[in-house]
Amino acid sequence: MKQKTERHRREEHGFSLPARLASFRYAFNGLMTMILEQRNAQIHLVATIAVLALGVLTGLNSVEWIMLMLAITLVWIAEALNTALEYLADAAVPETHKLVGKAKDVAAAGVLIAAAFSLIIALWAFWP
Ligand SMILES: Nc1ncnc2c1ncn2[C@@H]1O[C@H](COP(=O)(O)OP(=O)(O)OP(=O)(O)O)[C@@H](O)[C@H]1O
Repeated sequence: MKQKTERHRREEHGFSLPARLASFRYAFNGLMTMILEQRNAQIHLVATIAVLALGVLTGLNSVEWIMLMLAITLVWIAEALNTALEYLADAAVPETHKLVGKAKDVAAAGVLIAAAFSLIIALWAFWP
């Protein structure tokens, strides 16, 4: 019992490699959930692969690669937060609620902003 208490204390207050590895696994599970369940994430995945392939084929320079990677990362972060908010909202308020609708729309706006930025960066990077 004492040992269990000590383990919990370490996991809460100190560094624990198994706990850190478990956190990575949870995050990876979240990524897989998003890709398997969200149509928008599937579109992002296809777009990401297409853009990376085009980047390799056209031979982008370092600055173009960095900007492109930044844009891709922003879209994935925005989509992950949007998806998390949708799951939480649906769990907390299963029925229709005006504020839930607003919250989902604002979260979706975050994805839209990131996607618009990505489009601008892609046009800039791939423009002949
Ligand atoms: N519980 C709710 N109450 C009020 N309005 C809602 C609710 N759920 C969704 N809506 C409205 O419907 C819109 C679409 O919601 P939904 O959860 O289907 O998001 P989506 O991004 O279109 O779906 P998906 O992520 O599955 O493609 C929301 O942006 C919001 O305006």
